Parts: sequence; structure tokens; C-alpha cells
Amino acid sequence: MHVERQSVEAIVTTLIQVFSQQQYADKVIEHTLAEYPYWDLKRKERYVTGVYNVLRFHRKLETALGNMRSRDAQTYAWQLWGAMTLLLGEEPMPSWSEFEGLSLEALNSNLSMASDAQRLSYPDWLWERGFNELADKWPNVAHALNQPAKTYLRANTLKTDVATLQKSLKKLNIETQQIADSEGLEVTQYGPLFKSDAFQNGWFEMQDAGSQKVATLLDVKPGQRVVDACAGAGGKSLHIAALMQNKGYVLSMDIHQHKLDTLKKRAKRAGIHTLETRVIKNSKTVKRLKDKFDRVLLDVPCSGTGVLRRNPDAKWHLNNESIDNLVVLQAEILQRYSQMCKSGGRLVYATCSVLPSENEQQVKQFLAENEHFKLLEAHSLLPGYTSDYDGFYIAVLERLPV
Ligand SMILES: C[S@@+](CC[C@H](N)C(=O)[O-])C[C@H]1O[C@@H](n2cnc3c(N)ncnc32)[C@H](O)[C@@H]1O
Repeated sequence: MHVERQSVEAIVTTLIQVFSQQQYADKVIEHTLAEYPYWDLKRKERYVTGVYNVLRFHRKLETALGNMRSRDAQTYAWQLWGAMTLLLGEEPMPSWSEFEGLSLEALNSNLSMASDAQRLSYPDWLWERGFNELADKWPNVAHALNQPAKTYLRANTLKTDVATLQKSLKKLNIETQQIADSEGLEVTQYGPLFKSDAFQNGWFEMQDAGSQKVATLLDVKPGQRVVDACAGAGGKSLHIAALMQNKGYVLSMDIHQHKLDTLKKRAKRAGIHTLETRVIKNSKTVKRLKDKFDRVLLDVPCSGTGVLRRNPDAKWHLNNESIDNLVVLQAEILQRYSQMCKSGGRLVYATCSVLPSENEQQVKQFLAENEHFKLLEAHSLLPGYTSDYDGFYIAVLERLPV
């Protein structure tokens, strides 16, 4: 296999932007791909995988480089890619001058003295927090979160069914496999998904298979009134509207208007006409909706530790304090927004975190302070244990009838 210099240069430039200029990887990647519209799918995939592999294993690579590490940001970015290529051994190592002096023996020798956190490439604070919260499950979870993310789709049952979608994608050489008892599909052979007629016509959305369980557990029925109070760009709102067969009312709220704008476009493409969006301007927006909904979804802002496969650079942007602040915000959202639930209604609290402080402990504290709610079921989708997909926590609560 030939390694194209232009692709590696693009990876190096991206890494410099992420590390030295603190930019988010997904944004820089999107921007870079737009600069090279003539790249074929394979080349795009190699570029994206290269960036994510370095981000995922940054600490390991830094440790492996030891005192070979350059102080110059540009040279260091080349070294990171070189070290990753040597250690993974999946691609041939080009004999370019930027890699002079790098050897697999030297990298492995430095790694032989590394700590577990260094070898599995986590910051010390997160390694410790993982152990404190998940005890001896943590190393397996940490390892599972280092695997590359797979691609999953959800067939939009308002417009098609799984078999018809599969057939239509197959014509473009995109192979998929249905996930048992669901509208979910794993993409087993990638292709031009977003250029397909199926996508343009709203036949599917890209959504992790774990994430698809959230709306399912909300157990919505056609004709109900449902609020998705932290809707973001609407992954779960769209699923909810489809499960309700476009009958009833879905209110999608968020504090960011631009996310709701994206949601509206997606809803239009999906053929949804029962959904309204509303930005949360202040506490009154939610207060006015007291006791108004049969179903309330609180897919709260969280550490995102369950989705590190998809956003590996989050490890380097988070810290203990930011997670502690999120825990406070989650408790506040749960307490205030739960009031939108009618008596006899159902509330789902969900995170894409693997940390019990954001999950089980939040629900336990809420139930202790709110006797009119009871827990019906809770699912901890823990990569490496109970989930092959992203990590999620989903608690289903009922507001007791009065
Ligand atoms: C986990 S994301 C939601 C993802 C979305 N439900 C989906 O399926 O695509 C959490 C969302 O909560 C929003 N958020 C943050 N603080 C909030 C608040 N106080 N009230 C409502 N939403 C909030 C964020 O803007 C973000 O979009």
C-alpha cells in the first residue's frame, strides 16, 4: 500500500490545529475534507482514521517518543503520526526525513516503563476517576472505548422499511446488517451514504445503535404529547416522531437555537410534521409547561465518556472540574424539567457517559427527593461489558398517578 504524502500532510496540519490551537477535531476534519473535494472515499477514510488514531492514542505515543520528542509543534505532529504508524504496523512506514531517528525498538523500550494510564492513553485524572467510579470494571471499559467506532443507521419507518433501505444502499455497494428487533443497521461496507438518494429522501439517519435504545424505552404511542428537552440537533426527537407514526405532538427544546435549526431541516427531510422546536431562554420556558406531557426525555449534557470512540479528543478537553459542574447541571435539569411530566406519565433520563456519578447516582438522589416518581427500569450500556455500541445510561421513571 502506497502512503500519499498529501494525506499525511493534511493529518499533520489537523493535529497542529487540535493540539496547539485547541480546536475541536470534528470541526477541523469537516473543514479539511471540504478543502479536498476530489479525494476518493478510501483517501478520506485514511485521513480521518489517521487523525482519530493519533488523538485516541496521543498519550501513549507521547510516552513512546520519550526524549525523542521534538519541542517544535510541526515536527512533533509528524513524529506522532510516525510513532502511531510504527506501533500499529498496519501501513508501511515511508522513509521521509521527518521520521529520521524513529525506531520501533526505541518506542517499545519507552513503553515498557509506562503506567497503565499511559499505555491505554488516558489522562491520569480520568484514569483515577474511572477506577474510583467503576472499580475493577474500568480497565476493560477504557480499553473498549479505544476501539474505532462503527457506523450505524436507523431506518426512518415513516418513509421506508429496513429491507427496502438495505436494497437501495446495496445498489451503491453499501453493505448493511440489520440489528435484531430494531430499525437499526450496521454498515459493514462503507460507501457514499450521504450522496445516496436514500439519504436525500430521508430514508435513514446516522445514529449509534445504543443511542437508538433511548427513544424505544420512552415507549411513546401515536397521539401522545412528548417533550425532548435537551434535543440538540434532534437524533432522538426524529426517532420519537417516527415511533409515534407522525401522530401526536413532539416538542424539541434546547438552549441553542442553531442546533434546533439543524433539527428542523432534518425533520423536514424525514417527512415529520408533528414536531415543533422551542429554544429555552430562561426558567419560565420550562415552568409554563408544568404537567403538560405524557412523555419527557431528558438526554442531558454529559461528559461524553461513553462516546470516546467517536470523539477521542474529548479525553484531552475534559477535566474533573468540568465533569463535577456537569453533575450539578444534570441534577438541576432533572429536578426542574421533570415537572413537565403529567401524573401517570413516563420520564427517561439518559446520558452518553459511563460514570455512575452522572448516571445511577443522579437517579438515586432524584428518587430520594421526589417520592411521586418511581424507577421502572435502568440500563447501563457499558462498552466492554454490556454493550458493543457506544456507552449509554438510560433510566425509565414513572410519575405516579395521583
Ligand atoms: C447529549 S446532548 C443531546 C443530544 C440529542 N438529544 C441527540 O439525540 O442528538 C445534550 C444537549 O443538551 C443541551 N443543553 C445544555 N444545557 C441545557 C439546558 N440547561 N437545558 C436544555 N438543554 C441543554 C445541549 O445544547 C445539548 O444539545
